[in-house]
Amino acid sequence: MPCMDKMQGQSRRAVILTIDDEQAIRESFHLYLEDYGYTVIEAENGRVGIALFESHKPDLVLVDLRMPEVDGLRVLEHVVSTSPDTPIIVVSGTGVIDDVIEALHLGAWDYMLKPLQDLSVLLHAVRKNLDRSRLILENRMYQEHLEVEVRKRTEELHQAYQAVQQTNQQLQQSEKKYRSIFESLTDVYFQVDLDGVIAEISPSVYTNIEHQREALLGNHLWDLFVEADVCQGMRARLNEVGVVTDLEALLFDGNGLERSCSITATRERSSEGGGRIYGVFRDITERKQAEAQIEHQAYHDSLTNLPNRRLLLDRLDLALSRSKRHGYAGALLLIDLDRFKTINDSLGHSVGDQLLCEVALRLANVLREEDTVARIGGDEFVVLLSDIGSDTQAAARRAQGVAEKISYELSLPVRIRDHELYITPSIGITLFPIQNEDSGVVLQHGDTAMYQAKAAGRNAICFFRPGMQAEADKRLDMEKDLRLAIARDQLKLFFQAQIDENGEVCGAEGLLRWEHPQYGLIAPDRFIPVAEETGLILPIGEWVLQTACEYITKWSKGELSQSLSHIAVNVSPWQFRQPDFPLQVEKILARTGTDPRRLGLELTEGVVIDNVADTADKMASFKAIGVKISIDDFGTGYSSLSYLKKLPLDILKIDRSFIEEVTVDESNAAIVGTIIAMADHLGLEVIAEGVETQEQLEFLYNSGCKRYQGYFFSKPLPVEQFELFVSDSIRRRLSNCES
Ligand SMILES: Nc1nc2c(ncn2[C@@H]2O[C@@H]3COP(=O)(O)O[C@H]4[C@@H](O)[C@H](n5cnc6c(=O)[nH]c(N)nc65)O[C@@H]4COP(=O)(O)O[C@H]3[C@H]2O)c(=O)[nH]1
Repeated sequence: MPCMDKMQGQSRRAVILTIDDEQAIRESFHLYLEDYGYTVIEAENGRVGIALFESHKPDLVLVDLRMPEVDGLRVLEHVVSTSPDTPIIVVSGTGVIDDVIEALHLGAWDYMLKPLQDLSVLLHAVRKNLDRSRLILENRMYQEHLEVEVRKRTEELHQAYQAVQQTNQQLQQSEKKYRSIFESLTDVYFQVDLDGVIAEISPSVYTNIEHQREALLGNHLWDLFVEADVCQGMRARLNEVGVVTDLEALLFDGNGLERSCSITATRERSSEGGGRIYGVFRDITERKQAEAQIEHQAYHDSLTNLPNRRLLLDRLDLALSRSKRHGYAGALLLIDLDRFKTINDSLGHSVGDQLLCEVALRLANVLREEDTVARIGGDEFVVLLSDIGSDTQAAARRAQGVAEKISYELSLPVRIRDHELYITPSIGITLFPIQNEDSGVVLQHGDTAMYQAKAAGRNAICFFRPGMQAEADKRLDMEKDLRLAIARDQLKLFFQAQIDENGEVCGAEGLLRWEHPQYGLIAPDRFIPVAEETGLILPIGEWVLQTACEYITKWSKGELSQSLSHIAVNVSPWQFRQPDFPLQVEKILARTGTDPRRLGLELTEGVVIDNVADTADKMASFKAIGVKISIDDFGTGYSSLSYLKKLPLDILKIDRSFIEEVTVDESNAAIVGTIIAMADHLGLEVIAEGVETQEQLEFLYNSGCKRYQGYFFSKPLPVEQFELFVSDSIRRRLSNCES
């Protein structure tokens, strides 16, 4: 950079080029200026002067105007054109003043007239012009520096401007984004001042609690709270700790209804003492309802909506501790519906369900509000009576009264669809507190008493006695033992003869017995219900069929063949309802080589009318192979004539209960007469069951019943005795024939 060279030149000795054709002048200038610290180079004419100017780049040029070859004006033109910042002083004689003027026009910085009387004039001119040159240089440098600075600043400003523009744009975008987030929030964002005045609230407040945002702005957030204490609590907490998290509160919705909301809020204090509260809330009404429903379902029976076992035990715990504390007595009533299973099995589950709902309704109507009625199993209801007296006697009387009322209400007929149903309850009652028993024990006592009521012949009310528990335990033991009965060969099939109108054995019914090693011979009425409850009836039923078929095959070959042409066995509803039951029977027949025409199956009325189509199909497949079907206990169930006509039946067995009274009760006699006539009309055989007396037999005989079974002829007998009984009767017949 020329400027910088020149500036640096100032700190070194300045170089002065003196161009003059007069040697004396050159030398005088040289000597004089060197004394003042300048370096002087000399040129004797303009040509040499230009060359030296080019080679040495002097800081100042002193040039004579009149010189041979190349004069001072040419030197001046060269210097001005190539280095306009180099000061050039023309030194001229007084006679060439016009040249001096021209030189100044061409760019000379100064002039001096020769002869110089005082060389200090020279020194002054040199210093002055060098200073000027330096100032010009400095000024230019300063200008240049200024321009650089301005350019730099301009650039910086430009960049700053662009940055601001960009920030503005980002701000706008972020504001837009914030707006759209704010407007599409599912939760409700709110901002209120410390008094609760709403400064901002998101539009989602409408979808959440049906308030218009605009209508809320400026109003108090606190006015939305349903519970003043919850609102106070939240404000106090915000004051104390500055935050509340997931606070559940009820808020009024736009229609004045209550909605459950979860609120999270923060209080922010400003330095000036003010502040704001901001936060979000969410409508959790549906979640709360779902939770309440789940909670309800966990504690209630889904069919009747009554409390379930869990809730009952909770309430019982509460009643127990209250009664222990205050000395009140309470009672627990366990209610089981007699013959409910028959109704359910025969008329279908939907009728069964409706019946249970009706029972629930009737129970609720009988009781006080503070009593609890619960359903704890299929047809098992429990009533909890708390605080019913301060002494056991009074409590027992109250409980008995309630039980009787329940018994009465439940035994009134129930009409469901086309059916008029009659049910009776077996009720077990236990009082509490007896000792320090817990709810589980109280329930168990009630259960035991209820089983006792059932055992007492159903439709009974029975109080718990301590000794009962042992009996209940025995029943449990029986269940355990029954599982092993087949494997341990404890099941036996007894046979009871069936007699024809000539008094001859014409068949038999196989009846199950259980030879228990501890309890002796157990009758089927005691263990068949247990087998049905536990599902053991299926393997047991199969065993009965298999065993009966084995005997049929055996007897079909010997002397008993004619007398025992038909052996019937009982079939449980559970067995019969298995889809492959006919196949199972066929397999057993094949396995044992039994003639199907010798086998009879006894079904209860319930089985027959439950799912008539399926029953008819199964019966038809039995009929096709010759197996006979009889309806057992006929007259006790819900059979109707129309069903009977549709089904391929063979035999009706009149229930023992009718036969029992047939000679003393006219209505029973009429029923038996009707059944016999009806069977005759339908082309069905009839057998009377439970014939015990000569009178009964005569009545039946005279009414047209041609087959009988009962103690009058023989009890059910073990196989050996039964075979002897039949052989004897054959022998007797033969001897009668002979005589
Ligand atoms: N008081 C009296 N009773 C008489 C007289 N004649 C017969 N009985 C009894 O009446 C019942 C007739 O059998 P059910 O009605 O099929 O009633 C049977 C039947 O429903 C069921 N059962 C018996 N064996 C089986 C079986 O192998 N499978 C199934 N599923 N149930 C069976 O147990 C019930 C009771 O059987 P059991 O105790 O053997 O009782 C038998 C029999 O001993 C009489 O003159 N007077």
